[in-house]
Amino acid sequence: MDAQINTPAAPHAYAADAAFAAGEQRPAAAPAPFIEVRGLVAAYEGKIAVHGVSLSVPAGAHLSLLGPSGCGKSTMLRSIAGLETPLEGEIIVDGRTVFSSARRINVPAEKRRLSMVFQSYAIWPHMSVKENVGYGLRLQGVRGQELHSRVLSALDMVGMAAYIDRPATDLSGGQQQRVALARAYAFSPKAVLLDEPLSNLDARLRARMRTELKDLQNRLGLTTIYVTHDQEEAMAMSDQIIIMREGRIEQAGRPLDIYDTPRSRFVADFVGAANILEAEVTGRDGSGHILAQVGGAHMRCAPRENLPKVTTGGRQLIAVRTVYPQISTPAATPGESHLPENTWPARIERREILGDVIVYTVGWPGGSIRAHAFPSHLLEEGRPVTLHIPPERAILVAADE
Ligand SMILES: Nc1ncnc2c1ncn2[C@@H]1O[C@H](COP(=O)(O)OP(=O)(O)OP(=O)(O)O)[C@@H](O)[C@H]1O
Repeated sequence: MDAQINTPAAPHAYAADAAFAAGEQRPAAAPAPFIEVRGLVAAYEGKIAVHGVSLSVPAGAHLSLLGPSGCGKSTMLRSIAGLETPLEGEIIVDGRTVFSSARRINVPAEKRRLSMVFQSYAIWPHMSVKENVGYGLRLQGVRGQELHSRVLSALDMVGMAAYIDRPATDLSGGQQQRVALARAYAFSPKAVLLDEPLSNLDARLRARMRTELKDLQNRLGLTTIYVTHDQEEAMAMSDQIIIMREGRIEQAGRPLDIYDTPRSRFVADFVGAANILEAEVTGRDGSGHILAQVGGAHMRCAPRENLPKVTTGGRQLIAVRTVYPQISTPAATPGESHLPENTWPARIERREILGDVIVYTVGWPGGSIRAHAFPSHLLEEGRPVTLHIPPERAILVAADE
């Protein structure tokens, strides 16, 4: 019986309007930025941590800064919050310049009307939940009934109103994190800046909290910047992602556009799982497709925007997400001359059953490639199959410097 072993997903068009880091193409009617950062340079003891980064976040949007440890995400966030003083650049919040090196403006953190939530929660153990949530409001002079009702309403938002009089020490990790969020919301901030707020929670709770947090941000319509090194969290939480690397922006865009169209090997590896194929470019066809030789396989790659520079005869990397190679039976016959484009005879070399997904390693004329499949279609190792890689899933990426 013929069978398609894994289902191809529908292609996502590359959206030029997705990216909104400075220098990216922006649609004509882009919403006005609520937070804007221009040319931010920050350093610690003379060592540059952020190299002239610009970004803008429209009102009500959720942006994630994603990248490996030490890439400068927290420094960006802390600079926007006013907890670090950059060397250069401008930061504008809701039309007001809160930092400008050129104009010597540096509005203190507490006057920026931005709330920040930290990984460590910063909950004081000697205080009750009410005192923790109301602490900042008290510093602002809020007292009495107004203090009580603002604390209560913030706790209500995170489902913790019943805990108002509990000592903070009675709370679980997830509850402490909710209290930290309530404290951030109690200020009625213009935007919330979250620095790895869920990383101290176990995996299950983290997944639940990220759904809750996203719902809450949407309900409140708050502009959010979310720092994380967890790609799943960034994809789930945000409508825009900026991937940072060594203090610079590597790529910016909507989560699925970044997933489907990584521009570099770094992004292909950091977000999702990808096969990276080494190829030699052999030319272009009439429709602009790039023709490449991968081992013993001829391959066509669909053209797209922002292609890295390709020259005939040049070496090139091609990223193929592990979810996109299509395996089917019956097997194509080696030497068959009328196979559809990007289709080859192949063989299951290995299978790993991971529960939700099966990862097949498939031998094909181009070498070996990993392909995800549903557990409902088990193929034994050694089984001849047909492999198809849709040209729009063969993404030319820049090599890492
Ligand atoms: N207080 C500090 N003193 C000296 N160097 C620092 C300080 N904070 C950060 N750095 C350095 O600045 C660079 C960027 O750090 P930053 O904390 O912004 O990165 P990050 O991407 O948020 O990393 P992480 O996920 O580990 O927090 C790193 O090289 C880091 O070592």
